[in-house]
Amino acid sequence: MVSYDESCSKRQRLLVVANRLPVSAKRTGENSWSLEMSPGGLVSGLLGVAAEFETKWVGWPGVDVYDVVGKNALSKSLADMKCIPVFLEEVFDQYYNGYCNGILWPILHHMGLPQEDHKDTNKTYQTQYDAYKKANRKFLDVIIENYEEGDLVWIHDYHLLFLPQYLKEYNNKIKIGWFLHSPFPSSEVFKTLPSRSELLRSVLTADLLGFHTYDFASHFVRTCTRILGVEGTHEGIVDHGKVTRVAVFPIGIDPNRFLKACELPEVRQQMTELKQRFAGKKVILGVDRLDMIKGIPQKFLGFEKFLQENMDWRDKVVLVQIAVPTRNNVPEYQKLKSQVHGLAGRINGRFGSVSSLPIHHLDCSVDFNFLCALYAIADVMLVTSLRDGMNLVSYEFIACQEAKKGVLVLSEFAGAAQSLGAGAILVNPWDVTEVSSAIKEALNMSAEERDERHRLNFQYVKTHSAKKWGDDFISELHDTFSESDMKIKKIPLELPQQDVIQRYSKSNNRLIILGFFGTLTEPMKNQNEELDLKLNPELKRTLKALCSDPKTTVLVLSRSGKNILDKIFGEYNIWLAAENGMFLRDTIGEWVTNIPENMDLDWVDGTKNVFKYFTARTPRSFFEASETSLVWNYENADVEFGRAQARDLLQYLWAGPISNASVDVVRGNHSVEVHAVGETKGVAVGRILEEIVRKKSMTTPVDYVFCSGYFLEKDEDIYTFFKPEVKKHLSLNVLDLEKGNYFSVAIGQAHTKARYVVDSSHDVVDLLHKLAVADTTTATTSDSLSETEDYQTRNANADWKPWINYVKIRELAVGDTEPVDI
Ligand SMILES: O=P(O)(O)OC[C@H]1O[C@H](O[C@H]2O[C@H](CO)[C@@H](O)[C@H](O)[C@H]2O)[C@H](O)[C@@H](O)[C@@H]1O
Ligand SMILES: O=c1ccn([C@@H]2O[C@H](COP(=O)(O)OP(=O)(O)O)[C@@H](O)[C@H]2O)c(=O)[nH]1
Repeated sequence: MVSYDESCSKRQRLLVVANRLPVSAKRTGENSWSLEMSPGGLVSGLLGVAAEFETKWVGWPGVDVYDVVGKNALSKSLADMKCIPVFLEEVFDQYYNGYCNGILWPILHHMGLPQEDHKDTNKTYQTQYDAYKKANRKFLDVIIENYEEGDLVWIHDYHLLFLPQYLKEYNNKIKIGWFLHSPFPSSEVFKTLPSRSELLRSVLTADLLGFHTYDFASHFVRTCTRILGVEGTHEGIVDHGKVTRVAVFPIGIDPNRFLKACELPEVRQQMTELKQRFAGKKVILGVDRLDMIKGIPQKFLGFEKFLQENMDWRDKVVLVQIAVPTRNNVPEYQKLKSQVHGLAGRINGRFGSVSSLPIHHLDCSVDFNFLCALYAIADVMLVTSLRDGMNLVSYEFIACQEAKKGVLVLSEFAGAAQSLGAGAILVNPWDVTEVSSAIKEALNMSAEERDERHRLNFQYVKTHSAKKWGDDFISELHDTFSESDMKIKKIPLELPQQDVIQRYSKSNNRLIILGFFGTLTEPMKNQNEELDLKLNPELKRTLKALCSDPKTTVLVLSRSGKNILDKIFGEYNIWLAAENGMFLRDTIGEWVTNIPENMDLDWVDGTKNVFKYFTARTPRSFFEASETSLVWNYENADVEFGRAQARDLLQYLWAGPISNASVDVVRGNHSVEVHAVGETKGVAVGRILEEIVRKKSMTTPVDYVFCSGYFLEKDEDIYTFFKPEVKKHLSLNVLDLEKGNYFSVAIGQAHTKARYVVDSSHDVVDLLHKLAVADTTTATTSDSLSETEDYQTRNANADWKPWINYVKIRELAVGDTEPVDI
């Protein structure tokens, strides 16, 4: 393996990984192969990627090879082209023809999932999915063999959705970019895919994700937010603090390659021949892989209508359609071929004559020079894709039209419509009449208008080259990686479970502070009423054990009201702080009230009505009401609808019940809370602590604190309260956490003041189990005994006041609220 320093002095290495290598192999002997360029826009685009990288290609060589002699010989030939083959062997059919092009491709292009073939039990969704994963692993193996530290890995397309995850599992430091050449569908369509979540999660492990257009990128982000529940931001996707950058990089071509080709004598000769061949006729050109997405039948129908309605054009126009064979072993493609042949035959039969046929349909690929000649002599280029990632054929046509300035008729559903829309005539390919009219408009367009349209498009094609696309992507990948490096450092640490448990065992006076909602509650499925809130059943015995341990005090500090906490924790020997500390009790005592006299609660009824109104209109949302606060929660509702409703709800509140009230409004991730201006958890906890110490007549300071919850941002001051370096306004020295026995643990928060983060409440529940059974015999007591004496002496004359007397009422100006994010 080459060291990083060594590799820095060289050109940046780039591993381009795509299903298809830029060259496809044909066997010419036992150990000899011929190589020719692979068809398709992905290859064309990548050929133009900057030469400043030391690029190696990893991909399938276009053939199945099983014998070692053949594999070695091919690998050698490919090495000269900087290509490294991935031999897919037995998985190829179910991977490529099956999962990639029979399942993913139609989904990505809004064509829906095909029915499973129930007769063929050897080829099911599952078998194809398994083959897909195996194929991705084969790519992984080849990359591992060739990876050098510092390499950038740029993965391409829907064939390799698992590769980012596999690679990161192998080495989390590998810099990975992934680019999708096809469109990304609406979330409603993607949702139908059985393995949708796994696939999305894998792609999100990459550092940078690229799409051709803003539409595709936003479909992707939306799909992730809806299916995975992650957060979509202007940067991309944020999940547990990990940011996966999502950005738009429209691909281009290498325009000079086409400009130069058009000057070649061979191409000029071909142009002359073609002009003679079609003398007296306008040429409409179509160049597409014979793929359903390209809308060839729709193109033929539009052309048929044009001929039908424009008799005078019938023998003056010809449609030359190059239908490049593709994915021949996928049943849908076979059907398409006969459909297209049928249509071409019908139209030629209707409008042709002995000497002329309106459609010249070729089922073959053509060589590059001939393709350029065709592009150059065409009067109109007709692209009717039903959906297309970009469609580079449109770009190539423009590059070859410097002399002729022909017209591009372009489907509005091709990515290229976003970039060439100004110069092209855009059509909806499903609308046969519109296609027919566009053909007419293009054929009749004045020279001036053609000139102007061509100028606009040519300018774009020249400046937005494949080189620029590649450079932009790679430079963003560099930036993304260093940014995400910095961000990862800010992410809270993983909870060191063993340390938490060991320190717990060794301490003598522990305090466990827990949030309630989302921390101790049973994960909810169908929550409509606050009354439905239940304690996670897995916690019952654990909590009993913890609460009955004389060395442990458990406090639940919640926004919930007294009734709920009473109902749920009545049977435990536990401390409860309701409404963020407005009320406190231990379960054997009475509630101590802390609502200041003259507190303005006039807003409560009106707010309740607004919450009721929105709850009724937002399926699966609910609200909790207590004496001083109300929370509307939409975490079980459709996320986007919930967010939109939350915005409206806030407008209603500000315009009505809270317009003149002294309240704090807090917008949580999936909730809106309105509560009387009071204290945050961090402020309340000091007083609660003193009250606990007093009531329990503690003789030793609290020497261990574990604090965890799903707290609102404003309440996160509870996490910092216990930090030894934070000055506390306590009248007593009730804490002794100098030895680092303090664990603040946020649940699933990307950005938090807590020192540690866990993924979900399950982790907290799990840890509490472990604390409950922790072996306390290992605790050393001699030190703490002497500390206890000190503590008692220090506090002998302390002025003990009940917690209720410590409450200060925070004064807020009328209408003063927490900043809300809308
Ligand atoms: O490799 P194949 O199965 O033979 O298919 C050829 C390529 O088709 C798709 O191309 C896409 O990429 C183009 C460049 O970004 C874009 O202009 C076009 O709209 C897309 O359809 C496919 O995404 C590639 O992986 C294939 O290699
Ligand atoms: O006989 C042919 C005709 C065209 N092409 C190339 O195939 C690519 C098609 O790319 P596009 O983005 O239009 O669509 P895709 O086929 O990738 O979906 C273009 O670069 C064409 O030059 C080809 O390789 N052989």
